[in-house]
Amino acid sequence: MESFLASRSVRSSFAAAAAVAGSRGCSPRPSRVAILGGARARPLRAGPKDSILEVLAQDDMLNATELVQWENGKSVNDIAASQGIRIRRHCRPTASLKEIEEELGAPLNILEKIIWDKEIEVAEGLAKKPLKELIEAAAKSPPTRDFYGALEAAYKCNGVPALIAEVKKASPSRGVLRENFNPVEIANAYEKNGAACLSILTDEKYFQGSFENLEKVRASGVKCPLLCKEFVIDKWQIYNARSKGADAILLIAAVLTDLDIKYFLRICKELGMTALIEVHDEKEMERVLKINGVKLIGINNRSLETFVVDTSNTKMLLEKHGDSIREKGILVVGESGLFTPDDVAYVQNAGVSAVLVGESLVKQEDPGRAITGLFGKELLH
Ligand SMILES: O=P(O)(O)OC[C@@H](O)[C@@H](O)c1c[nH]c2ccccc12
Repeated sequence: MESFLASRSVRSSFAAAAAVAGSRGCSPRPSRVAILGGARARPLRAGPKDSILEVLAQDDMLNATELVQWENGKSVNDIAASQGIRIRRHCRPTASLKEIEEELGAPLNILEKIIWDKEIEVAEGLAKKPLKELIEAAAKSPPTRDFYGALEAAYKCNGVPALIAEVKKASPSRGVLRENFNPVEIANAYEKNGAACLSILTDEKYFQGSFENLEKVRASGVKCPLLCKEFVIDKWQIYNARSKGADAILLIAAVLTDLDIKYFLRICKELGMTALIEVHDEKEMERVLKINGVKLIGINNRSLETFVVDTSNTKMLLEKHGDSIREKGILVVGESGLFTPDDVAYVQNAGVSAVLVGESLVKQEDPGRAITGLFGKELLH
């Protein structure tokens, strides 16, 4: 049985408060009574305005065993590690990098570095825009478009994997991919040339993306459903993405505990958003397949820890788990490192129904025409 303390959503939601209160720990602990009380007092569905405790309390995964474990006093990073998660959190959004490194050492890899920065960014975002404001803004934004449905329909229509085309200016592994970068022009070209959905990178520091790009693309009249490509560690980011027009959000299993994924899936459901759950290895795939409500899994061929790209990763994971994926009706997206019709055919034969492609499209003079080159044929809507 997994531990309730595994919840970094709890951790992340309380981290800012803990930091403000001067706590150095990663595990601020709301009282057990509060949670049980919430569970008893409100057995019905939580609305978007319910508090984190009330929402969590209604999760059917919460039971006495989990609470007991929660009170064991294990650190959240220990719990994450017990699920095979290597990325640690510093949980000190107001500390300096020096102080953080004194405590934890330098980040172990680029993904951990990104997440450490993200913890600070989210705390700053929260201070500027309280969650309540974002929940209200999200409720007012135009309804979501069906990301999953668009992929399914495009796959049926074209007989090749549906395309999620990525609006990506740069990456830590490849540097700047396109100097003259106009996100709206690229998005329109992708849509005109048969992309089923678009992925908009919003991380500024490492990918030179922005939420402004997401908003601009949404406002430009593009009809494709939009994925907000972020490093999500806190629900605040999901409401933020929705308020800026996202229809789907990426959840990376390498940085989120099982309970985080469950909780975030629940928020997505309430907001009408699709969650694309990204896995890279066997352990992550096993964890994600045990979670109810997962409909869309992305297999990243690129390790976010080492940047090594290997398309046989998709094949290997689907050989092992394809049957259970099909049984559950989960749609699989092949992600990263796809450049030629052969690459696309390779992951299609492995069992994917969609592909997520950035570099090979965005690097070409005409990213729209590049789609035909990538698939070896024109895509229709
Ligand atoms: O540019 P590529 O190799 O076609 O990859 C696109 C996409 O898969 C990649 O950008 C990506 C996949 N998962 C991520 C998580 C965070 C940032 C970026 C990514």
